[in-house]
Formats: sequence, structure tokens, C-alpha cells
Amino acid sequence: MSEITAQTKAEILSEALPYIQRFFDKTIVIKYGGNAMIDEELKEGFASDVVLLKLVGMNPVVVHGGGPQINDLLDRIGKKGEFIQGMRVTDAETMDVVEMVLGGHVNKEIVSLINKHGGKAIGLTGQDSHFIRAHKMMLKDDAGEETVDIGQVGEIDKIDPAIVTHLDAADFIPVIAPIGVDASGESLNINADLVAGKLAEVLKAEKLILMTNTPGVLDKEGTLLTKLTAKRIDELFADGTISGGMLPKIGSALDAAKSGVNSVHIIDGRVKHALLLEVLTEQGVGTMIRAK
Ligand SMILES: Nc1ncnc2c1ncn2[C@@H]1O[C@H](COP(=O)(O)OP(=O)(O)O)[C@@H](O)[C@H]1O
Ligand SMILES: CC(=O)N[C@@H](CCC(=O)OP(=O)(O)O)C(=O)O
Repeated sequence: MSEITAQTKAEILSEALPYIQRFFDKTIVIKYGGNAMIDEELKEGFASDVVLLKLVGMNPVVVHGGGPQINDLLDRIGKKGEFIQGMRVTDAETMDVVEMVLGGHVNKEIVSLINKHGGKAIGLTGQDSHFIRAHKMMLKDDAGEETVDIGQVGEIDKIDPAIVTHLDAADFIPVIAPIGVDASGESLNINADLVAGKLAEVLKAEKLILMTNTPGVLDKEGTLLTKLTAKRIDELFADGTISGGMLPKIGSALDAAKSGVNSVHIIDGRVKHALLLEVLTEQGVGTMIRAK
């Protein structure tokens, strides 16, 4: 290693000090989207970033998605994934696949990676002590009139923060799959962005970071919008700039910002160490969402 490189590295480390001080003991909810789990190197980088944030005194809470991974398994059993307004149409068979992929495969993979990097991760779904309560979601059709039944998809009623705060206090890192439970104990499939946003709200988190597969929110020309307020978001909804999976993401980000989460960001999870760049450096990555 040359002397200059070592010096630069030391300077970069030193620049992180004010951020470490500012966010010490603060909760940071990180949504790790299925589209950002592209390759092993990125996943390893993500896991080591989460461990680093915990070790310097923050409370990272991971909520993960797994939409593409659910689609892969559906394909293998000869079923096609269908989405309406960014929500998966979830019949009973699809719900089984969702539970297998999210609660089983993806959750355990992230837990295992974090533990491999020296963290103490614990995997949860909303079925654990029924901490994510939900009811069946009904969508409005495009005219805003008829309701559309999309099956076992949940709309969140309540998230009990106790289980997460207990884990944080005991130095564990909660890793949460977006599965809720209804009044009869049945599992419901919930969009992971919605779980992350609501969790950030009930935990009174300092930050909500949504990691996805675009540089952030883009305008019609594909230019990155670095800051967005409620008013501008309404315009982008109205003119169709925001569509598909970005609909629940922005909705959830804005709700979190309005309910007091200090900083809300949509960032590119395909960039190596995007999480450290966002939390510990001055470099703004992605789109910041503000209520006003
Ligand atoms: N205005 C926009 N800017 C960026 N991405 C957008 C926009 N509108 C729609 N999208 C889509 O939203 C996707 C991200 O949402 P989603 O596929 O649900 O990702 P994740 O699995 O990370 O939650 C992007 O890959 C893009 O295709
Ligand atoms: C109701 C609904 O759409 N649930 C999502 C849950 C997973 C998810 O949100 O994954 P990403 O964050 O990777 O998109 C789904 O079934 O795909």
C-alpha cells in the first residue's frame, strides 16, 4: 500500500467521526430490496456494512424484500407473478411460496451473512409474537371506484416495536421479513417498503434507507431527482413518472418523513457499500424525501 493511499484512507476514516457521533444510539431502518441482492459480493458488502454500523453504536434494523426471488420460485412451479399497483396478487399457493422464500430462504441468507461478518442477527416475520398486525388490502381500480381483490395481501394495522427494541438493546440485529398476521392468525403478504416505513415510524427511527436497483427516483428524462417534497411527489404521481414498485416505495418514504423520521433516502443498492456512503460520508447518494 503506498503512503498516499494509507493517508487518504486515514482521512476518510476520520471524516466518519461526526456521523458516528451524530447517529450514536440512533435507530436506522434499512430496507434491503430483492432487486439490490444481485450478487454475492454486494450481499457480503451489505452484511459487513450493517455489522460496522452496529459496532460503532447505531441500531440498524433490516427489513428485506425478495420480489424477484419469489418470482423465480413461482416460475419454477409454472406460475406467473402478477402485480397490480406495485402489489403482488397473492392467492393461497402464492402465499405459500412467499412464506418459503421470504420467511425461509431470503431471511436466513441475510441472517447468516450478517453473522458470518461478526454481527448477531436474529430473523423474524410478523408471525413472531404477532408483532406485525394487518388486514386484507383492497385496491381501488384505475377509476377509483370498484375495489379489486388481490388475495392475501396485507395492509398494516399496527407494528409492536417492543420485540425490535429488546433485540437492539441486547446488541442483536433484527432482520425482518415483510409477512403480517391478521386477526385469525393467517399470514398476509405485505410490500416490504410499507413494513420498513411503518417500522421506522413506530421505532422513532433517525433514518429510513430504502435500497433498490435505480440511482434513486428519476424524472421522465432519466435524470436523478436528489431531493423530493410532498408537493413534487404528487406531481410525479399525477403525470405517471412514478410507477410500478416505485409507487409503494415513495408512498412509504413520504409517510415516514411526515411522521417524524428525520431523514429518508432511496438509494442505489447496486453500488458497493452504498449504505456506508449514505450514513458515514457527506456524499449524498440517491433521492432524499422530505415532507416539506
Ligand atoms: N420514477 C422512477 N424512478 C426510478 N424507478 C422507477 C420510477 N418509476 C418506476 N420505477 C421502477 O421502480 C423500480 C424499483 O422498485 P422495485 O422493483 O419494487 O424494487 P425493490 O425490489 O428494490 O423494492 C425500479 O427498478 C424502476 O423500474
Ligand atoms: C404485496 C407484495 O407485493 N409483497 C411483496 C413482498 C416482497 C417485496 O416487497 O420485495 P421487494 O422489496 O424486493 O420488491 C412481493 O410479494 O413481492
